[in-house]
Amino acid sequence: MLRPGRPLALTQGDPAGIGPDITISAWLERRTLGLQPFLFFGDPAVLAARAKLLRVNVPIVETDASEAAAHFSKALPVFPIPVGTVIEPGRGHVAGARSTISAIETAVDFTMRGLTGAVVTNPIAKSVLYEAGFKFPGHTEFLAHLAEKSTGASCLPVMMLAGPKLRAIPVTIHIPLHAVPQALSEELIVETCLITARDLHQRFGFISPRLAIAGLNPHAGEDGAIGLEDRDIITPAIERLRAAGVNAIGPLPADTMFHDEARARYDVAICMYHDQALIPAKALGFDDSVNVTLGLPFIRTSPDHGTAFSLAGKGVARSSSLVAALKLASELAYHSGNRN
Ligand SMILES: NC(=O)C1=CN([C@@H]2O[C@H](COP(=O)(O)OP(=O)(O)OC[C@H]3O[C@@H](n4cnc5c(N)ncnc54)[C@H](O)[C@@H]3O)[C@@H](O)[C@H]2O)C=CC1
Ligand SMILES: NCC(=O)COP(=O)(O)O
Repeated sequence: MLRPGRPLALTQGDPAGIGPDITISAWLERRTLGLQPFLFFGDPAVLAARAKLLRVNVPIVETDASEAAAHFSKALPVFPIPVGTVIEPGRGHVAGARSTISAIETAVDFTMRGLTGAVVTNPIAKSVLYEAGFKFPGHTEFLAHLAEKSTGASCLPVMMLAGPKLRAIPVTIHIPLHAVPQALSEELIVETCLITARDLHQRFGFISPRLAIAGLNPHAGEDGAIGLEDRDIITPAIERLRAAGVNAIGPLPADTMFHDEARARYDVAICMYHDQALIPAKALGFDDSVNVTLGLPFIRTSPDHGTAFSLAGKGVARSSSLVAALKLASELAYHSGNRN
């Protein structure tokens, strides 16, 4: 359903990171970039202090979702969520963690209620949130928890890094490398690929998305001589996916599936662990890739990078990945019939 004037919900992320910097920069470029209006969920005082540090003039208006789009051309609209402590850019503040989490919860709540069209998250410092008792490895898992709370249905979130040259998905996400073989199962691979195929079809418009599935071990296990997971877990999962009509190939040796010619053969690479997916994604498109969560009942995108504490307040953080995340969120919401 199309609803006039619905803004994107943009969360503050860590107030001491580059989230405020790149938000200000995106807002300043809103006209040239043709950005859909967004509503910032965070502390107006943090934004104002960062604008002062960056020596830019940014009018800020405290407002809500219904008025944000009307303000957007003249002021940066903020739904206020006070941090409750003075923020020194570049230094993690555990005292601010509650407000960082609250901004995410509120943005999701607004989007689930149809007040905002999609959630776009600025980066969080995971270690700061862990120190404050946050029980989720990252946004991805927390957003799935919020979705489950809201709908009552279980939710497997799928992380996808999407850039002009590569889409890549890690089947296991934020777990130690030594825990990966134990965590991998035929079921998890099949579920992840089914969600991927469905969302690439329904949200991204692919008729029959081509999935290239990586092996876990060197040379995809070399017929079991260099590890058994490729033969005993990944191959049966691919057979089940093909039987279910999914266009899937693999297991492919991971070292030879990311060069130009290989990438032309698929629409998305399904990888077995975090770095297997994120190293090629960031090597091929650090400045313009977007982190998208598939499998949620709402749209969520994010820049592909982290808090970059050492750049906060310096005027050197590039906003290109956030801009790509805002644009992709608009497109996906539009395709879902879910935008202004
Ligand atoms: N979606 C999220 O919330 C994410 C959060 N993180 C968190 O961010 C924190 C820092 O992580 P790192 O591994 O250091 O990654 P990072 O992405 O913050 O920084 C890596 C390198 O890229 C540079 N960089 C990052 N973004 C940039 C930008 N927009 N413009 C110019 N240069 C940029 C940084 O200065 C640094 O040299 C960690 O706490 C991590 O958990 C990391 C990735 C995603
Ligand atoms: N390395 C990607 C990353 O950490 C993003 O995680 P999330 O916070 O989007 O779950």
